[in-house]
Amino acid sequence: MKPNIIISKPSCVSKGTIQLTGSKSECNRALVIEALSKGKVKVDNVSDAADAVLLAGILRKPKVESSKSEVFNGLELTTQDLRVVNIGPAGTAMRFLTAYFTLQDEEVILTGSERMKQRPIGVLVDALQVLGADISYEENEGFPPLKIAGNIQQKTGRISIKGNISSQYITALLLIAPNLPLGLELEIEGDLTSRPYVEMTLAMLQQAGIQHNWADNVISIAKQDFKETSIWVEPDWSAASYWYAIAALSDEADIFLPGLTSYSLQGDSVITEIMANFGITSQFKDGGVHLTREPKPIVRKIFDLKSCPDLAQTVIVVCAALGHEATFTGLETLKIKETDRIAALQNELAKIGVKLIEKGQVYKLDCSEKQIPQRVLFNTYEDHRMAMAFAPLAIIIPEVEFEDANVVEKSYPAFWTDLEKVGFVGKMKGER
Ligand SMILES: O=C(O)C1=C[C@@H](OP(=O)(O)O)[C@@H](O)[C@H](O)C1
Ligand SMILES: C=C(OP(=O)(O)O)C(=O)O
Repeated sequence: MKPNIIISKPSCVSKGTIQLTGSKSECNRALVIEALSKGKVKVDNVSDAADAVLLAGILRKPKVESSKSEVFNGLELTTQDLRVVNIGPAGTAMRFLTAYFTLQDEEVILTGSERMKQRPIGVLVDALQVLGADISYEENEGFPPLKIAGNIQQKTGRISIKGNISSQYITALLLIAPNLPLGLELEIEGDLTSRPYVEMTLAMLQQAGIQHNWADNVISIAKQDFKETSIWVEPDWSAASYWYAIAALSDEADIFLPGLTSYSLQGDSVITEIMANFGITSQFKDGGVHLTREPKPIVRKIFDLKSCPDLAQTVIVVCAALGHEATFTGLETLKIKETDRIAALQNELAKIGVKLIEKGQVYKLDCSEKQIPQRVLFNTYEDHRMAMAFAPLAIIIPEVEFEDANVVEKSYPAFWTDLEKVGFVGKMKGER
């Protein structure tokens, strides 16, 4: 029951107002903070992103007994009251909950989708075990599902963790730090990937009254209390990136995204700077951002996306569509996201004759054989961003079909209906 969608765009002018849902990243952090603060901190503007809705359901009703239907993929419950929490494809939530459950007064099995069972979590589990947590692997060493005993007996306040696999491990530890009896001194070894997400975590903890110190590669948070406050979740800048891509591929654009500010906590707001290279102006006024396009030659040839990995598909597809043979760095983490995003990009870009060539840690687009078909089916690999990053191509390809329309729900459920607001036409194709 995964219907496809076919979209087209009869006009190359894109004008309209799009109210984006709340940031998945901010919302997931706010929900964990709300739970750890025992309700002192409240969340305003909870995101519609399916990952955030799922996390809210788990954290806001923590003590529901497990039922047979929650048993996932043949996992047998060993005791009657062992709760099985299935987080589906939500990577951020999986990592945050792994740390969160070490503090709770219950033993759980934390599992997820088939893909989740291939997304590494060993670096975080090792760090939590050094802190004193009792966590074991139910299937494969280093991967979910996990059995987490709760009631951590903290043995040390100082640990170190690799920074180059996923920043989500670091955020998971920082979020529980104020509740750890000995607090936390976290040393980040080597390079830190996705750094703005760590900064977002610290800024949101600060909004909740939690002080930190970040000196060189050590972040310290003492045991401390949350304050009574509410946290406002901003609209999602990663979702905004698809509107920038639409503007960049349109002949004329005038798109208003209410609620977005130039001083966002989200690193993906850097899309304003990236897309300035493609002639998109971002004007912050009327309580949001107005995007307009002026054609201009694209000069920038190298894009480093290490701080904003979720923008990679958007930017690479725009370059491919415009035949701009750019080079990309900082894509190392893309292979362990919702799908192997490098392989998925290579497969789908091949459908318009574009190659994404891997040379060590550098990726280069070859558009020499680019061709625009009359119609194309893009596969989506259970990855919301594959669907949303390729959708703007309907401006230059007469008919574009996407596998599994509902894939966008993970972060942006209204995506297809929002497209209609700027003149796309969408048609669901019968259930398969
Ligand atoms: O902390 C977060 O909210 C996120 C961090 C990033 O992951 P990595 O740190 O694994 O790159 C990003 O890709 C993900 O969508 C959300
Ligand atoms: C990588 C992503 O999400 P997660 O890691 O939370 O599954 C994403 O939204 O692009």
